Amino acid sequence: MPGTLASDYAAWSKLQQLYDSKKQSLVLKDLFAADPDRFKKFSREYSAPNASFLLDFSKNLIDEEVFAALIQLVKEADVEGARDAMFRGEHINTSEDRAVLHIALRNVGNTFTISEPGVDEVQGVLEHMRVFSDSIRSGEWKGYTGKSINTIVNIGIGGSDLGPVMVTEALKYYSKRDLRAFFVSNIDGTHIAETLKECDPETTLFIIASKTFTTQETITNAETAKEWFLKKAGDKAHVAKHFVALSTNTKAVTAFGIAEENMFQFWDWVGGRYSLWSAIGLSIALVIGFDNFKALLEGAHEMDKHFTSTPLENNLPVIMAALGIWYGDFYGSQTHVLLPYDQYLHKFADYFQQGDMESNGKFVTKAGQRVNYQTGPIIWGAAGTNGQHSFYQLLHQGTKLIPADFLAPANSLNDVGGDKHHRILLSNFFAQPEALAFGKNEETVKKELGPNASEALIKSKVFEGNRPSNSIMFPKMTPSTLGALIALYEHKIFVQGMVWGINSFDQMGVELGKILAKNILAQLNSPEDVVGHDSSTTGLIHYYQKNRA
Ligand SMILES: O=P(O)(O)OC[C@H]1O[C@H](O)[C@@H](O)[C@@H](O)[C@@H]1O
Repeated sequence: MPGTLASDYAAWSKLQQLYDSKKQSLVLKDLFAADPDRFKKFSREYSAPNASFLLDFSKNLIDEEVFAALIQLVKEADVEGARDAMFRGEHINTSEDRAVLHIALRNVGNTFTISEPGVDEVQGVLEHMRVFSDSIRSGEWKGYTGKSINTIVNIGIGGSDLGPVMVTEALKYYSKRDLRAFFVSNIDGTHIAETLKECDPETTLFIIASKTFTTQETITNAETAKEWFLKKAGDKAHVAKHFVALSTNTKAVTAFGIAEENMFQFWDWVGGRYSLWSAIGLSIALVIGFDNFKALLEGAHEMDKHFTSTPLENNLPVIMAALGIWYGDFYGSQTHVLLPYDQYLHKFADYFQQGDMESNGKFVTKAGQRVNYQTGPIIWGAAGTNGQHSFYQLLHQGTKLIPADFLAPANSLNDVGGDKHHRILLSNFFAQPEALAFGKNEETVKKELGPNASEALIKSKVFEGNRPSNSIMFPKMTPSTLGALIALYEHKIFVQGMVWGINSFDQMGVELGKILAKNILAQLNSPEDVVGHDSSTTGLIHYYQKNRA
């Protein structure tokens, strides 16, 4: 509710009181020993027609009373009211006066009734994407010399890059192998230069992905790509065969030289970090085929139905959000780590860095009050088991409490040596949360090391345990399962944002740096132009000016 700080809710005070009184007794080892039904109580199976998974949240520092208070907090914050408002198309993004309707992009069978301009155009754009992706994939679409397209280059950044990158990696198994896909995002000329070295202008399609079509990185990279293309192709008329745009800004797209019929439209109610379901997903449809893209949307839609119709205590995004609040706001943890034991999900954490941190990295409420509690966590992570050989040391024995989500498929899509690899992978997936939760006490270490071990050595081998995690397991990675998992996290972010009272759907924090960079760009030519900065910034720019070739 605008005007309400999360800390004003009665359930918040109750949680503080529970934390203070129970902190010492919320010990996983004891909680499991005391209750043989703990797993049953604190796990839920999600089962939709096209995707299923298990969420085990029993290894969290909660008991039934804490869990009930967490759910009560979500209730008191009227997250359900906010959720229904979002699904109706109300302008819940108040600072930008916009609806938040990524759910309308995957509203299969029109389950939700939404009246917002543009929503009735969704099907038409999907059909455009289907026809176009089919014609590229079949080889029917020809480049300017009559050859088919065998390379696509998505040029976009932030939400116009991370979703397509993550999903095309996650669903690589389903990809068309003879269509190579590159993603260029960075303004660093190296990114486009190295990509162009891999491309043949006769067989390459450039997809310029930008909601606003004003983003400096994307437009600069797109212009560079166009120049490179025209150097070879000559005639500007050939651009139509090799450049398409994904955007809300028709005027800027046509000014760039891309014809309207080669533009895939979306709408201002699609947030950048929620846009992979929109035309921004064109590269996904090209790589995995439109039917698979549709299955991705369907998987997400089923999760939308779950989110809108399941009681809070069984509502998976709500449960995950509430647990995150417990750690961030009461235990004081600063970060949350995503650990998929699935190589295909190696970009999952990168994707949700934007998804979560750009949504909930905010210190004022919708009503403009400064919060007196923690909001969005720092999201990070890596695919298992690689992380185990790098940062897990800190997870197990460091001084910080880092709640973790472990994710894994029961079956690998790749049969390598029978299921030898997968069994080893999964044994690690099962072992790590167990080690984090239960650790290894001094007594056990002593027994292992024998009577001559030094005190220091013994201490160094102790694992305190009691480090919380969720485990998510699904049968195998499919487009609809991935859709459900992404939507699960999207709604988790929503629930947290609503409890904290912030606007999860604007991104004012990205603006200041952009403005300063524009100003500095105009001053880079000579030292005399460098005015209006602190001595550090001035010194850095002067160093650059002295040292540039
Ligand atoms: O698609 P665009 O308009 O190029 O924006 C790309 C990115 O720009 C900014 O960093 C933010 O607004 C992001 O949310 C957005 O994803």
